[in-house]
Amino acid sequence: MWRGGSNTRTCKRRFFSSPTRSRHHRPPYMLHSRGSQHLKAMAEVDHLAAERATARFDVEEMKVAWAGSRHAVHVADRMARLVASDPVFRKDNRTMLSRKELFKDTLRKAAHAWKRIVELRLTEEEADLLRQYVDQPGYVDLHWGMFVPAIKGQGTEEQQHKWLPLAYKFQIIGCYAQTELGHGSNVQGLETTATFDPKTDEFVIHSPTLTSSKWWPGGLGKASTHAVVYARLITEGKDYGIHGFIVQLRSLEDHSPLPGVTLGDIGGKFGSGAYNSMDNGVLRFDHVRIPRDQMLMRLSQVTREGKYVHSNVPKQLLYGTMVYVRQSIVADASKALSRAVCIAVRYSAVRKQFGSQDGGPETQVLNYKTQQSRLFPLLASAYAFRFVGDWLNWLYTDVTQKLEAKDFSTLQEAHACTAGLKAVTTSVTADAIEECRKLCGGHGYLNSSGLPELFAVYVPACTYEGDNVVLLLQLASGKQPVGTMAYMGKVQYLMQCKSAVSSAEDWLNPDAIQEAFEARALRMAVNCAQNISQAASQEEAAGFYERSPDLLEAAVAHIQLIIVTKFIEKVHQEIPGHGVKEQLQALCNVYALYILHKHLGDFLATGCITPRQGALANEQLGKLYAQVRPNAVALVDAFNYTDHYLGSVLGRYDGDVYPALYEEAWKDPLNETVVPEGYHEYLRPLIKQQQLKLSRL
Ligand SMILES: CCCCCCCCCCCCCCCCCC(=O)SCCNC(=O)CCNC(=O)[C@H](O)C(C)(C)COP(=O)(O)OP(=O)(O)OC[C@H]1O[C@@H](n2cnc3c(N)ncnc32)[C@H](O)[C@@H]1OP(=O)(O)O
Ligand SMILES: Cc1cc2nc3c(=O)[nH]c(=O)nc-3n(C[C@H](O)[C@H](O)[C@H](O)COP(=O)(O)OP(=O)(O)OC[C@H]3O[C@@H](n4cnc5c(N)ncnc54)[C@H](O)[C@@H]3O)c2cc1C
Repeated sequence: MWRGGSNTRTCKRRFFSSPTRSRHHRPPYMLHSRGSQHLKAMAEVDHLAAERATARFDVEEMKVAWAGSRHAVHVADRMARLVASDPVFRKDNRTMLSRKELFKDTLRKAAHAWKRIVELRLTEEEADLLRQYVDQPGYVDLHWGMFVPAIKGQGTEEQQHKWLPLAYKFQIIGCYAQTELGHGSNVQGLETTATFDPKTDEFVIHSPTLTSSKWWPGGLGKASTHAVVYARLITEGKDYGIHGFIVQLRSLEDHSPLPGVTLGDIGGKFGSGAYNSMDNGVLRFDHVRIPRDQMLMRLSQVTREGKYVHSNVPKQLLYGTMVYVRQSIVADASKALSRAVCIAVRYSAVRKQFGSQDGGPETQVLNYKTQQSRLFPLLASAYAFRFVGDWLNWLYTDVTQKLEAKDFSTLQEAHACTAGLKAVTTSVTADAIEECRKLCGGHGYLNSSGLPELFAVYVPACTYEGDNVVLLLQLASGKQPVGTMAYMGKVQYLMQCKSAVSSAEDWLNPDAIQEAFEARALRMAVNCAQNISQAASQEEAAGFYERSPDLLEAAVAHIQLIIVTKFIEKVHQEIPGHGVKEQLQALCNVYALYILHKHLGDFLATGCITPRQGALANEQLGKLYAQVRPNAVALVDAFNYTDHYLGSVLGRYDGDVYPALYEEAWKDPLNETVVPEGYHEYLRPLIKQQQLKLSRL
């Protein structure tokens, strides 16, 4: 083991013999009739069958628990297969396309997806799923995900009536233009102006400085015809702050920018393929005029005379679109995390290293305790995020209904939960995808593993829709103990309670877990409050600024408590299917005890548990990993992902990894010729020069 790296001694050269000439650019064994028969025979074998046989629960019922209902499993299955079987939605060559080719491919896929949606008369639910399985970021994400919701949330009924049908039928394509070159997090600091001109009953949209250029909006660079633009509203000489305006950017005839509009793409982004399919854009206005009724007027209005009138609703509703998108980002976190975990679990069951020096079978890497202790908490987190995402979606729907009835009491709670959960779940998921890459060893670094692209696509989620640190600080500034903060009402008890855990098994009691997490979150919050008041004898804001690193940690503790609580609540529900509830119970315990182990310092420093109780939690965690082990492959099968959606040779359902890896390598454009381009210009002269030098010696 101490030799490190892979086990070279037992590794046998199977397929690799370097071809001297590439015939049809196919792998050498494919050119051989025996080779292709061999491949066919191997493809029929389920290399993971033995793993699937050890599962102690009903996988079909777990699929229902994961998806939320039998109907959801059925619809997702149909849409995933529809996409997987359509050659237009092919994506295995994505990382080899140039930026231009990739963008065109995205336009093609989006148009084809729309065609299929119309032809098949898909419902909204089906259409959303179809787009998800197409699995390529593009302008449609912003059109449906932000442009339409912004008009719905901030437009009057009349405005909705005018604009939404156009957007629903793709007669216009919209994006969400908020962020500027100089300001993203500080929305109140945006510089674009919308000045009302009472003479013409128009707003004049203008970019007064370089830093006021809109910068980042997805879909803006090349595709959108319209945008919801956020700008400072100025009327009667007064600045009324940030408001939303619908602005046409491009001609509906030939797509050219309208007069006064300068726009383009902001350039290549992190990773090959990945988010480069998206045309994030730059936009400047030179005194562009729009009719007054293109200001989104649900929250406030400007009259014909130029009077500013604010409706009797909280101004924070302006941020409603961001709340909506943040809750959907939490749901997406479990999808991205479960994809990475599915790849890593299946591959870890296939991959063997060490364990035999005499030609006998080697050990599946999934059997190494270190592999389990890195991988199973991620598996548990995928399930945890799935359930907290469902709950957040419920909360969002509930708040929306209340807002419609003019009840604004839960708005702050919705903001805090969406901001905090978005921050924690995206940060954990981004790190976890990278961990899954490492868990797959060298092959995880290949594009064909799917993991590099998944990481590159996912990691900006830590920044877009609110930088995670900025969002956690928002949560930390919340004041009232309502909803998920209600446990703070038990302050006297939670400040002095002591954990009763005296054996490893005691940590299986959900009440013991819940109490420890509540006490830790509350004590960290109280400590912060005390430190803030000590740090700032005169002003609270100064203390907040001074202690903000501690506040971040307290905010994370609060969010982890919510995730644990929602998982425990889920497991308390009626869950049908042989062994399903037991598996979820085990995963819930893995999630909670893993967090406890990882943040042991918090639990000890706040005196919520003793060092011995911390050690017992870790002991129990080891036992839980052993319980998860025989079920691991079946637990990722329950995500019900097609090989197309997973997009990974390592995560194939049949586990037939090696022929797939081998075949994939030959598809690389570098292998199109045996002798590479550049050989005659650079390699041959170099070699010849050296040969000449040597011959002179
Ligand atoms: C392998 C292939 C895989 C393929 C996958 C394919 C799928 C890929 C799909 C990709 C799609 C990606 C889409 C990406 C979209 C990104 C779009 C953006 O980023 S858009 C741009 C996103 N940009 C951002 O996210 C910017 C982040 N910045 C902000 O959100 C804000 O400026 C702020 C919150 C930080 C500060 O706010 P500010 O007003 O300056 O200052 P104060 O602090 O003084 O707050 C005042 C009061 O308001 C309250 N309140 C605040 N917010 C909310 C709220 N939402 N609600 C309710 N209330 C809220 C607050 O509590 C306070 O209340 P109180 O105490 O007075 O009672
Ligand atoms: C892929 C991608 C897609 C995007 N799509 C869109 C879109 O469609 N529409 C749109 O309008 N925008 C979009 N954005 C912009 C995005 O919303 C912003 O980048 C995001 O809100 C972060 O703002 P920022 O870039 O100004 O970061 P900054 O605020 O400049 O952050 C820089 C650093 O400063 C720190 N920081 C900032 N403020 C504070 C504070 N108060 N306290 C402590 N630390 C702080 C941050 O933590 C970070 O470390 C997109 C961005 C990306 C990356």
